[in-house]
Amino acid sequence: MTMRVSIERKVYPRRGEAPARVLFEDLSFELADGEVCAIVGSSGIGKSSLLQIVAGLDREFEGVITDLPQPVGYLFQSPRLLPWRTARQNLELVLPEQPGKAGEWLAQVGLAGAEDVYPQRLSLGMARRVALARALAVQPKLLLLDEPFSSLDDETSRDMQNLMATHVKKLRPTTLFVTHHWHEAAALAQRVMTLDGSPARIVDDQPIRQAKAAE
Ligand SMILES: Nc1ncnc2c1ncn2[C@@H]1O[C@H](COP(=O)(O)OP(=O)(O)OP(=O)(O)O)[C@@H](O)[C@H]1O
Repeated sequence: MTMRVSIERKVYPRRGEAPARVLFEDLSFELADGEVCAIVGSSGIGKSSLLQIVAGLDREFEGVITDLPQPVGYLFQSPRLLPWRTARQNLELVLPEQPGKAGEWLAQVGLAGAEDVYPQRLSLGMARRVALARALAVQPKLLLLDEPFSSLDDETSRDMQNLMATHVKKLRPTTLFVTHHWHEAAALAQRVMTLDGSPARIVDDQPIRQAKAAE
């Protein structure tokens, strides 16, 4: 099945001193099952806002999304782990029927031994891995990743990219991931869409050959 996103208009209303802003107009695209697509664009253009609309977290827009694959796994820009729960307990929340799998998932993202650590004791890279495991543990048919590799050192970023490529290859979810970097997009995606303009639209949409995720 092909998912269709068709946003006629998305407006952020006036907030205090900040005027209303038409963020998107006539922004449409389709994603085939299992397709891995990157979204690039400058800071503030609306990449995170677009993911939130696709995920159904923001319904205040004119337009329609059809044939959304379910369930959705979402890696937010910040890990958003519950601070009063350990890494394992954070994962157990999405695995209510198979709590024993939490440890397996943590091992799969290289965190064996860190199961009982609380989020404030995890580095950003480790917290992202927990968040990636949480997004994958729901066995998503649609995987949304918001800048999964930003603010990480080169080695940790490479590790995360390999993890993502491995799991996307294994689980084959339809994947939409936001990045600032073309090289990340080109390395991992089969297709790259560029957002630009005000209001923002997709100004470029091109396939990438020899994508790792597609091998
Ligand atoms: N809830 C909101 N209400 C009003 N304006 C918002 C809201 N959320 C985001 N914005 C504004 O909408 C614009 C797009 O934000 P968004 O976070 O989607 O951009 P982005 O491309 O993901 O940016 P970055 O790459 O810096 O993360 C920004 O100008 C932001 O300030």
